[in-house]
Amino acid sequence: MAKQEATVLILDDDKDILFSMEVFLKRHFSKVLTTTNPKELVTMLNKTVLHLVVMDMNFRAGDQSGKEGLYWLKLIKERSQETMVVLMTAYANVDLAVESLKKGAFDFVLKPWDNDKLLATLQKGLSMVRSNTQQSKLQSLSKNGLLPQEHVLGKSQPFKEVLHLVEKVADTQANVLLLGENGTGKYVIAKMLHQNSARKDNIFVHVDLGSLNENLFESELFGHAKGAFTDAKEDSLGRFELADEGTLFLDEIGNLPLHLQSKLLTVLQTKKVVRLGESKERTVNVRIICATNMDLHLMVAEQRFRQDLLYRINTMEIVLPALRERTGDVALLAHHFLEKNKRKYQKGRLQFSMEALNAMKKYHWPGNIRELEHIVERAVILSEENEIQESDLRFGPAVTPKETVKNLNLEATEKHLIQLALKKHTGNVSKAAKELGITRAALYRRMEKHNL
Ligand SMILES: Nc1ncnc2c1ncn2[C@@H]1O[C@H](COP(=O)(O)OP(=O)(O)OP(=O)(O)O)[C@@H](O)[C@H]1O
Repeated sequence: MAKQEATVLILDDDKDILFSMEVFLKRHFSKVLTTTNPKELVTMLNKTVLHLVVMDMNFRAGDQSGKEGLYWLKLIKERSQETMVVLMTAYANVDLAVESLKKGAFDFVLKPWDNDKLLATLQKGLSMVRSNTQQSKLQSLSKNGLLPQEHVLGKSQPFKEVLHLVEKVADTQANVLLLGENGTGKYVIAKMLHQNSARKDNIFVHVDLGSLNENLFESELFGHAKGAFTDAKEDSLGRFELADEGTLFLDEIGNLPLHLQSKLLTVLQTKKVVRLGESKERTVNVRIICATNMDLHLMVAEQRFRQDLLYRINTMEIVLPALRERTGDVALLAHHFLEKNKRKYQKGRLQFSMEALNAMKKYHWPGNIRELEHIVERAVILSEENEIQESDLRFGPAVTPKETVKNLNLEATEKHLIQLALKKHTGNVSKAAKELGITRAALYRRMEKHNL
């Protein structure tokens, strides 16, 4: 039978017991550690991820109260909630068993132990470790709000070239860098790469580095131990561990501060992460896809982005064309969003007028496909006839950066400034947000508020 990937620690003051249990467990688990000294627990827990601990309840000669075992059990659970502890005692006593279970022991075995029973208990413990990890992953995912699978549409030549590259690189381990303006479909293509890879049945984790508070970057990516900082109430796995065996999509990678760029580089090189507030390494097997609308090569030249990191993440670069460079796809995409919204708003017979379609083909789409999606949705809501007219399409106003503010109403001024910033940066939300001195998320909220 293949060994199970797990680290088991046996803790007993009797060396003979350690020896015979070690020989037996080594046949079933990938790593078995032993010690007679419970004080070594602290160092071991700091250095290694212990999945299972099999531990005696009494260490001092003559003391059969089990108190010491309970003390060390408490210490293990405080430092490593994920570890399953199985206690052993020759003085089976129901009260003690119940107490240790209440204090967090996974189970209890009697000495002399029966090998089959011990193995069955440890295997149950290990599946508990795994299902707890899975549970944390699911909780993180629901917090993260993963989007459902998207339809990827496009027949134009520039988009066909993208699809060709996706097909070539999807089922490889190559790290991919997706470049393109906001709303060009970088997320959609990242998902497509994952779904066409051997990792497709495993997890796809999206981290938007653009919307993360700088103080949270590290704990979000690499996880933290309980007490690592004021709000760290319990151990938490980071996005790297969450994405183990799957794909990690690092969106807006250009926003990663320099000191974390080096940490990320180390993780990519060693394939090991260390949670904040801990010193033990955890091995991860993750495929990385990054995306940005920034010019990373320019950032390297300006020493704002590490060249070695760029070379790690851009084994393959795919540039997503702006919508104005693939006008051949505008009608296709517009019809797709029309169908979707007709169902949503129960406007079954709605169609585009010829003028509306032509206007959409001519427009320069600074916000790309996302803007098209919003404009069509708004038109569906606004239209009163069975045809969407050009006037139902609320394109961004043709403002120029030189325009002066004539209206001093605060709301109107805010809207106007946002329009100016977006126009100046041809719809690039990150740059506009930077110029306005607010975060990208804050800008999106305001754009929503002003229907932009
Ligand atoms: N090829 C496509 N076919 C259909 N819909 C698409 C396509 N590409 C993108 N979209 C839609 O356009 C919107 C924007 O796409 P996406 O979020 O992938 O862009 P992005 O480049 O990651 O944006 P940002 O840089 O702002 O995060 C999404 O609602 C997505 O569903």
